[in-house]
Amino acid sequence: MYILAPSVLGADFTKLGEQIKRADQAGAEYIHLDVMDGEFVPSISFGMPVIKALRGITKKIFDVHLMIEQPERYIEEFAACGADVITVHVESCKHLDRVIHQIKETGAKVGVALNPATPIETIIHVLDLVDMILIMSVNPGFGGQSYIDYSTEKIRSLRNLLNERGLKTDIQVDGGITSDNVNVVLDAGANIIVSGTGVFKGNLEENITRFHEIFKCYN
Ligand SMILES: O=C(CO)[C@@H](O)[C@H](O)COP(=O)(O)O
Repeated sequence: MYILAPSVLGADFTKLGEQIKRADQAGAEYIHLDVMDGEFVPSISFGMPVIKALRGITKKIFDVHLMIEQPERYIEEFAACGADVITVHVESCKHLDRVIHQIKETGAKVGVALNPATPIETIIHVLDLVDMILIMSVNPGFGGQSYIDYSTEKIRSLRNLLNERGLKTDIQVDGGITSDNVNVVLDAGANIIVSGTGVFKGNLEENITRFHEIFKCYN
């Protein structure tokens, strides 16, 4: 199944609720919420109160990407705010296996993210414990960056590895993706596409429709 996850970092924050409602009505399957702490990544975005407030305006899947140090401090709180998927970075977890189980305990789905330069070998032992692997195709911290080309090979290798193990785990890709280059990551084996600029810049409804038209060729 192919899924579009608009990253609200690309939205106009003065109209955040309205833009999320529009993304919902235009058919986006997930809403991708980037939480940044100014430590793990250079920027600071938003946290629990904002997610909790937004939870009231849409029933779409809240896909919460924690770009924070020691995410184990906040897993239960993000789940209580309405996160349906909680993704932590392999680079920010000293005890990744423990954090994966901590997320499972809350009932949320588990995502594990890799920065561009982090090899997929770092997660081979936990592949069958997670619901989703997020391949970052930009250095995390900011929207509007360019897709890093070597991410494609990483996605392809990961999909091959999952296939070899008989796993249908979701591969999410995030950073520098628009409807102009999404084919590259879909061809490589990704099935959940995060896009900020590619959804919120220009006509939101038209952008979402364009992604879904492309997805139809893969379904
Ligand atoms: O997590 C991040 C950046 O750290 C992403 O979710 C970006 O927000 C995606 O934005 P675009 O590259 O699509 O503009």
